[in-house]
Amino acid sequence: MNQSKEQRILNFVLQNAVRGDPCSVLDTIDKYCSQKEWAMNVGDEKGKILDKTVEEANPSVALELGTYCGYSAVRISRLLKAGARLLTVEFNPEFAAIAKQMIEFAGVQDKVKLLEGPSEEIIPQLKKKYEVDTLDFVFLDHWKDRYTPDTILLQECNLLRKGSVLLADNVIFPGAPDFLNYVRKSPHFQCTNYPSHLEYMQVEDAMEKAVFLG
Ligand SMILES: Oc1cc(-c2ccc(F)cc2)cc2cncnc12
Ligand SMILES: [Mg+2]
Repeated sequence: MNQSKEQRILNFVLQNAVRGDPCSVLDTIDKYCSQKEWAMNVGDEKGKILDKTVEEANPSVALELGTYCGYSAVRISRLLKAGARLLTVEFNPEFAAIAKQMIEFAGVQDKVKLLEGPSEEIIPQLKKKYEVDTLDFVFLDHWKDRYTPDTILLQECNLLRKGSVLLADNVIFPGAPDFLNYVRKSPHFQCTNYPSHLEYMQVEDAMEKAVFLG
């Protein structure tokens, strides 16, 4: 059976990266996806914006929506303090299986919990089933039409606290206009835009940070 692109990316990492070294896994994925096959990892340019936002938030509990191959789960979890954890949600079972192996190879599996299923089902389970009180950091990188409903759902489930940081990928390309409208018009969020480029391409993109004000 033909291998998937995601399997080819994982194989390239298993053969070329250093086991237990998250930076080497990130660099190897970026090398493959910039030289051989484009893939929707956040990439190194937007990844540096993600790094700075995570370091500033210094989260104890972080949530990622949209795991894909695990690139940003590795990127985020490598920066987490001892005892902190990342919950990452992926609805595509093939992607989840790849990401699980990627996370384990990078050696960050003790910091990351991979949850398979639709975000709208998992978010309401976070408090009781996954023992979350509130989220310190949320990375939105799944389907753009889910950004707004999931942001509303996070609030309805009392998962945000004053100062919770949301960071959204792709607000320019493919674009999340309704999300930008929602958070920028809401009195409950303080927004900042970070212009950048689509991963591995010379196409304009941006990330949006939205800090919950309570
Ligand atoms: O970063 C991303 C990029 C693209 C994408 C797709 C097609 C295209 F032509 C350009 C960009 C899709 C995404 C879906 N989910 C999360 N992140 C994504
Ligand atoms: Mg993205």
